[in-house]
Amino acid sequence: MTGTPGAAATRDGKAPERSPPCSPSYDLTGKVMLLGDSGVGKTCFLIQFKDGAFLSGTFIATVGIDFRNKVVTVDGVRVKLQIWDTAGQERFRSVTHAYYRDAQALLLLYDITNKSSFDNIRAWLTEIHEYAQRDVVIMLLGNKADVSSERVIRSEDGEMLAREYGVPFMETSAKTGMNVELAFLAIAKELKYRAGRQANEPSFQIRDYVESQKKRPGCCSFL
Ligand SMILES: Nc1nc2c(ncn2[C@@H]2O[C@H](COP(=O)(O)OP(=O)(O)OP(=O)(O)O)[C@@H](O)[C@H]2O)c(=O)[nH]1
Repeated sequence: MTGTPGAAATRDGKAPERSPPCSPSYDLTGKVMLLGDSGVGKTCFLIQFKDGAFLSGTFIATVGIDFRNKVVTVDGVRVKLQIWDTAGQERFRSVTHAYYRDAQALLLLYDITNKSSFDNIRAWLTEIHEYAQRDVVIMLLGNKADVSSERVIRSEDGEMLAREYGVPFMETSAKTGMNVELAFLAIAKELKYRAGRQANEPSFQIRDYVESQKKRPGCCSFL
């Protein structure tokens, strides 16, 4: 038998149609890390974004680090987000430090019903400045905004802290989905803007974008 493998003609003598070469299903990639104390809701936040589901019930702390990919489209550009869910427990801290270096964005969560998780945000920011890239995008998120009856951190306190550090801020709920997708879309938009900044492209301000788009607890059907 002669011929080139894969080059056989069909029964009508025409050459078979070739599959188009594999093209990636995205235009840009970005590495995002979820950070914050144990129990603030990082894993639930990621699952809500990835699968649109909320895992309630027994809390199983993350061991080490894990990641999921999700492609989002912003302004016609497909951005593949590689999202790393880190363990909040102190004993895993040295493991997660190694992953900061090439992260482009960090979502830093506290729990609005847990004061120490908010008080620890300054320590997290110190750690971030030590281990992450200088131009890393940071967003502060006050999670569990659905549990208003147990709230101990006011929204204004989160806003003030975020302003002090010059980072965007919003309250979120991994349970209802409030502002979860927005957090990732804002990051994707910022990464897209940074990657393809053209001379005539209007500038993108992530803080303004978040302020204009975010839902506030109690304002809508999320809660
Ligand atoms: N009501 C409410 N509960 C939440 C929310 N997010 C997470 N939880 C609950 O909080 C607990 C901890 O959530 P996780 O997502 O596992 O927390 P984590 O930050 O990943 O914790 P570590 O893996 O130890 O770092 C679980 O019992 C969740 O069901 C939320 O937005 N609202």
